[in-house]
Amino acid sequence: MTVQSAFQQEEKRMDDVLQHIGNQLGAIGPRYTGDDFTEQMLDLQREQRKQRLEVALREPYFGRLDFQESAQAAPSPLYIGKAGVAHEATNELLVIDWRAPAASLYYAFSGGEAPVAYDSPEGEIEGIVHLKRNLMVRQSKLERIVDSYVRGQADETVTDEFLLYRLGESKDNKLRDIVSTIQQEQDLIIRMDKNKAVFIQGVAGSGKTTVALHRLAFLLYRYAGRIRADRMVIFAPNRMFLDYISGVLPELGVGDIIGTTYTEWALDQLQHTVKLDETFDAMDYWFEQSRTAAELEHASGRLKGSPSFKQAIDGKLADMEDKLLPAASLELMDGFVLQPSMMKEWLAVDLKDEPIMRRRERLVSRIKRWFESEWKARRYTDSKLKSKANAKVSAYSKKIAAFTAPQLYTAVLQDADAAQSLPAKDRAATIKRLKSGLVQSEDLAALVYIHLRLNGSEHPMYDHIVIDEAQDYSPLQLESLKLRQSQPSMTVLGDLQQGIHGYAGIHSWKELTDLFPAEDNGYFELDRSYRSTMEIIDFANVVLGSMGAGVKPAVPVFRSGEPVEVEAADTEEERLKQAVDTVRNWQREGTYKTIAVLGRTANACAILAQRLAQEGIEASLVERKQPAYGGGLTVVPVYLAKGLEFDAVLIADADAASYSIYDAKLLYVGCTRALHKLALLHCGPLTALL
Ligand SMILES: Nc1ncnc2c1ncn2[C@@H]1O[C@H](COP(=O)(O)OP(=O)(O)OP(=O)(O)O)[C@@H](O)[C@H]1O
Repeated sequence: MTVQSAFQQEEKRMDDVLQHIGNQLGAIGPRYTGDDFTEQMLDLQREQRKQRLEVALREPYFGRLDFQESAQAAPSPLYIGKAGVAHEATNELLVIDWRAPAASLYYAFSGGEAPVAYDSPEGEIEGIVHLKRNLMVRQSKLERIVDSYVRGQADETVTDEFLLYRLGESKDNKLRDIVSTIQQEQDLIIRMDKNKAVFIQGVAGSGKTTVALHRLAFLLYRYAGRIRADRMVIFAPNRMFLDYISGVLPELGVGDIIGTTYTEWALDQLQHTVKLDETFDAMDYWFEQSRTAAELEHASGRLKGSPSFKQAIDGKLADMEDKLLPAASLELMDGFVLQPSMMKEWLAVDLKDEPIMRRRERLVSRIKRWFESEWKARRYTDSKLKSKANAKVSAYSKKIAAFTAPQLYTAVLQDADAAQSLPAKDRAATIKRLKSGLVQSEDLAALVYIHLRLNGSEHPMYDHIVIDEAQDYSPLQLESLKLRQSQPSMTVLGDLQQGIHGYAGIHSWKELTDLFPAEDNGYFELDRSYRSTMEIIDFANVVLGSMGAGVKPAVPVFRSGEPVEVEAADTEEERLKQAVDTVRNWQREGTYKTIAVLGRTANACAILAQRLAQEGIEASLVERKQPAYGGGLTVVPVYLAKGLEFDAVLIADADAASYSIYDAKLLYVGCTRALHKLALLHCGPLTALL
């Protein structure tokens, strides 16, 4: 068949499918506005279906796989889309959902004539692939078809043409879904079982964030009815990043998943009983000037998040638990006595799975109940005697140890033996702050961990937790999150090579993977980078090389672009002028939707933004705590650009003074934000990292 007639056939089929989708949308009635709960639930389901159909109407499918099951005489085409669509009368599947078992073949198939198989609820299904076709659809219109595999043709491997086409496009200010081009190594992670802690170490641009979001959509499909979106949570580094990724899940038909930062979440868990000390800003301290490796190693955040610090906390919690059992008996009258041995039994048997303070509360009410029933059993009637005895019960109960999280944390910090790794001055300063109800973000993990161990949470357990940029998390932060799950179900992703918050985060994945039993653990590495051109990745790999042994270079997809430009300026004035000229030229070219000028510090960015404004160039300056980033031209401190991406990036101060040998990770982050174009300027010697 010629390409032309194949295209026409596909167009015809698509028109037919669109007709069905349109019919189904038309059949959904108006919204229910009454008070009946069942009707409200049905309305919600209809609304969700409507949203799925609307997505399908724009782009009903993106792929076709002709698969011949072993028992079949001929292949059948499977059309794969973001949402499954069935024929309204016959129920025949017109489009299968990308998350369905059969669709996994589409992603896993890498060519060759040998039989392939996929796992289905009915067992393994084996067969032969005849055709893998990509269909490019925009606004319900078929624009292009690309056959990446045709059985019997000379080239037996699946080609990357469609992927390269997608990667070459310009991006706007939001991350988008990749269902049509998910790669085999990514699909494997997306489809992992739910009850695992899946760790992903991936180079910059390898699709970690994207994969994690697709995994959430997959889990909701695979475990439908058993897990809920509103019991899933994504931890991201800041609000701006949450806004940046906010488009992906709705596009995949998923709503209601909670997005938060660890700090926000922790303050919430602590019911805002403590406040962040605004006079200290970790970013200011660590990024507004160069810090050394030694400073990093001894940072108090590292120590406060370490397993040995957790041990100190656990020790104090255990002491406290011991104190739950009063040493003395409760003597009410002659022969009317509650012995500690009895309470010990209650604590050991009935109350043993409760959080510590709940056990205390339950113990106190149990003592009261014991008193009431004994009083009755003994047929006492003297009310004066009863109120006297009651007072004794209350006084006795009050003596049973009770602690809040800040109190117990203070006790840990006061105990030089327990918190030995933490220097005395840090301990004293933390205790002082706690007295006025203030904390730094590095204290939050300990406080939440203690709080949850003491009180539990009144909210339901999480069905799944995603932690993005997890290299910036401490073991204790993960321990605190584990307390909100009955069994581990997490996707934890990051890149140690981008670990710019090493003053608080991990230096090796083992620090986190060790927190889970080996059988609950999955560890994956993603080495292929999809974001940037080969030229940019090769350039960024030079920076990586300067990090010393053990780093893994990113492997580019074969997408060639323009060379990376490095320009020197003789004076600061000239450097600013070159920055303005570069941006102006890029804007004139008109090919880039998003451009970023990256400065090493907030201060450097303010100067750049001011200069651009003076030259009549409109740019938005990104600052900490910014809720969103709007696309277009942005000036942003390099440490805030982590996780984001831009068509073109200008690193405006790549000189030795701005990027010392300790700043390799920062520069690596900066270089790897660019999709298509990267340029660097420097005044004075170029950074030694290059
Ligand atoms: N299979 C794919 N098909 C098309 N595009 C992809 C694919 N995988 C990743 N990408 C694109 O690569 C870019 C990087 O993805 P993403 O931001 O998820 O990577 P990351 O590993 O989290 O990056 P970083 O660590 O640098 O923040 C995005 O534009 C994403 O759409």
